[in-house]
Amino acid sequence: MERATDYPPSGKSVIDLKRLTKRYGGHTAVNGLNLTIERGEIFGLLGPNGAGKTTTILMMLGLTEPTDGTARVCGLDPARQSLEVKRRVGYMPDDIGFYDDRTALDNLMFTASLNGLNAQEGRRRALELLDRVGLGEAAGKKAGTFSRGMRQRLGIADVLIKKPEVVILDEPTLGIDPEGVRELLQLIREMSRNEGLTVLLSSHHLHQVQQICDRVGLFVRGELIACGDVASLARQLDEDGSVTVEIEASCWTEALTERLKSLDGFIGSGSPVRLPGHPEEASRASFVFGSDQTSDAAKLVIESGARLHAIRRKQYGLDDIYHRYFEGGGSHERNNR
Ligand SMILES: Nc1ncnc2c1ncn2[C@@H]1O[C@H](COP(=O)(O)OP(=O)(O)OP(=O)(O)O)[C@@H](O)[C@H]1O
Repeated sequence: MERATDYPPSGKSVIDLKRLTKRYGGHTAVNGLNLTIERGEIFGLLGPNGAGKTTTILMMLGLTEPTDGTARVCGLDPARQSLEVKRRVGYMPDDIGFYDDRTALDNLMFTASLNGLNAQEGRRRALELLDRVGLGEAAGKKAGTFSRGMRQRLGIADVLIKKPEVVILDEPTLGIDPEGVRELLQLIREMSRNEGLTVLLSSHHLHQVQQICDRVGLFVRGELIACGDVASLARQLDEDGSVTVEIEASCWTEALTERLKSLDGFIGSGSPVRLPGHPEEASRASFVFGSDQTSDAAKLVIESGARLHAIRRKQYGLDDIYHRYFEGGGSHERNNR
């Protein structure tokens, strides 16, 4: 799977959040968030519903005031300079609205006029952007007839009209089919790379956004519990030094499972699961050890008379990260995975 790693780190932060906190009455929606995003970076703010992503975005835009801490966006304080921030930041909310009875071109020209472009310049830029987002042919069609995917493309053109430095997209892929998601994300990436745009996008789809994000932050219950590229998140999972060995074998016996459990440093295991359609009725099971026991485990399997089909030291992937941090609610339970 393609993942972006080539954003030019400038060492210049465009978004800088320090101990940013938002409380609604007794409920803390965002709790002491520290986050720096560099110019040109594509950052994915990931978390389940209600994690506090939208609240964080609203504070960055000056649309709601922090209870505590500070936000700096393009060097500005959104709480006090919200107009200036809005001039430099394009924001696409998750429920983006258009004038449905007006054409795509009219909608964009209207946004252009709100941003101070004259009619001629607005029309030129709107047509150029419609082409860029793949809606050139649909410029004269009413926005109300657009599919969800087309509306999101129109939304991206809409936020780019004012040539922002930063683009914030709240759940841009919501309700779009997989092919549409792929195209939309590719478009966001191209826009960022071609124009040096800084992009922050929120999502609860780790799989989707990792395709284009330089870094992701995992946000759970108002707190950033992990941050980095996918490889470094996986390393954070591995930080206790344990190693998961995955074994596929036929003629698996209870005695073999017990012998594997008696290897040095055994921490936990899952029960063998039959692999559907395997010609030799093989099963797969994972064993977690305090150090790498792959070769000793292979030896044991062969000695036991089972037929070994595959054995590997498991690399953590997105599913593991997602499961650990999201479904496990940040739990660090290791057994029975
Ligand atoms: N105006 C408000 N008044 C009271 N509570 C609020 C308000 N806005 C948000 N919350 C609460 O703050 C928490 C974070 O909400 P937020 O919308 O920021 O989460 P989110 O991660 O964006 O989730 P979603 O993907 O569902 O939008 C939730 O528990 C929500 O109910």
